[in-house]
Amino acid sequence: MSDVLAQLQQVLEARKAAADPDSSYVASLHAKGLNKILEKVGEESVETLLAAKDAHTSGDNSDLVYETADLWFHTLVMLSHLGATAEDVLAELARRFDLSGLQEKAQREKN
Ligand SMILES: N=c1c2ncn([C@@H]3O[C@H](COP(=O)(O)OP(=O)(O)OP(=O)(O)O)[C@@H](O)[C@H]3O)c2ncn1[C@@H]1O[C@H](COP(=O)(O)O)[C@@H](O)[C@H]1O
Repeated sequence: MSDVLAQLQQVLEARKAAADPDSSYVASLHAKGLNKILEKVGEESVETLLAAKDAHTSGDNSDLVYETADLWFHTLVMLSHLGATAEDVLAELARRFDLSGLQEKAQREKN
């Protein structure tokens, strides 16, 4: 797993286990619960889509990268809240390395 993701994962798990919601944003999300976390993921998804449209027009990807980081971060908090990890997602992506997206779709449609 990338060092950045591994480090962030560690911090997220520590905050979930022990941090004070008054001093930790991650702990405050866990304290507010799944619906609040999902609301943030939805919000950050929309902000990422809007940033992608702007990037397409302007040719400047800086806001898109910033918003995608917010989206990734909030999806990691969502996974952590439910007991899953970034490592689980990376393992799923790794599993798909030798399978084209079109092959995978054809397999799904056969089943
Ligand atoms: N990567 C992040 C990160 N990215 C975004 N954010 C926060 O996510 C929020 C983004 O949402 P908004 O802009 O919608 O903020 P808002 O309007 O204040 O949010 P709401 O009131 O709507 O909930 C901001 O408060 C950002 O600071 C993050 N907060 C924390 N981290 C990482 O998580 C670690 C632990 O953070 P704490 O739990 O705060 O110590 C940090 O050291 C960082 O590594």
